[in-house]
Amino acid sequence: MKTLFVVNPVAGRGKCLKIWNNIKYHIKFPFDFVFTQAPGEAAEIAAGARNRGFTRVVAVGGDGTICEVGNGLALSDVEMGIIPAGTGNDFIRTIGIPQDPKDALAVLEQGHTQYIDLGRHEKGFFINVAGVGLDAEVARATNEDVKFLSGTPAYIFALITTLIHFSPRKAVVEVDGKTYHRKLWLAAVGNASFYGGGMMICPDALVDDGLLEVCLVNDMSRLEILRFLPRVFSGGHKSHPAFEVFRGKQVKISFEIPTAAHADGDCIGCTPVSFSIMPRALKVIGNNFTHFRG
Ligand SMILES: Nc1ncnc2c1ncn2[C@@H]1O[C@H](COP(=O)(O)OP(=O)(O)OP(=O)(O)O)[C@@H](O)[C@H]1O
Repeated sequence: MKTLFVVNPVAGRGKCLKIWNNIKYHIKFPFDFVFTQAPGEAAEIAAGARNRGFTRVVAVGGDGTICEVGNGLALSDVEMGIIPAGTGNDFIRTIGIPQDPKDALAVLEQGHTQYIDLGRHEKGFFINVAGVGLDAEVARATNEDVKFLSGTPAYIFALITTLIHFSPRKAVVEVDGKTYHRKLWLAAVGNASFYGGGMMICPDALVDDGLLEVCLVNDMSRLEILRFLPRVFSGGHKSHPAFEVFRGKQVKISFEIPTAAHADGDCIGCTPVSFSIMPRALKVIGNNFTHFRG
């Protein structure tokens, strides 16, 4: 097996480089490695690795790096491994990879591989969750407007400022041809369950069921939203009356005014947007794929 590690030195706010410099001495099989130099490059490197005869590409970084490597390997037989070294590290929660990098390295040797689904949007694939509305506006604000803060404070600042000007909007959500008219804070479309550093927004999404889980957060007061959000970490929001779930293969979402959309936390433009599922699109090394809830 020929293995390439793709290391994003800036992931985890630079923590990734320290993790790599430590972990590389514990790797007991032959490998090559490469550092990414710019956003988006991990996808090109992973795609190139396919042509250079690598049979395994390991993403060393966070969910952004994993998503890029996944895009580069999609629809091939090259396996993707993961050493978590990002900020949120959400995807590994779904496939049972431990947060500790040395334990994750052991999974590369002892875990098993499985084909998983990928979500698809107009510009590529997503591995975790895409969506429209409040969460996408918060992601956009965090990336573009809140440059003077980083980490959780940046996210909280962006959330509070977004909550001031964002309000629930009339939306039309179409799932496999059935149309739902709603007034929404957000619509999340999950291939997997987690985003935002452990928020289980799509609690019952499974990465190998050939379906997207569409979770709608319907109109409620701002105060109730602030009460609702912490419950998303435990999945306790499932029973909230404003929370609604559908499953399907094709999803179209439009809002009455153009509203930001994201895929795996990266902005992908504004509504209207379409998502679909690409079954068994990526071969991944993990521990316990479908039923792990970290
Ligand atoms: N050399 C580089 N310079 C700047 N940005 C880079 C470089 N290499 C990769 N990137 C970008 O860094 C971004 C962040 O990486 P990643 O998502 O892996 O880490 P994170 O944000 O800390 O973790 P998480 O997404 O799990 O919270 C990615 O969107 C990627 O495109």
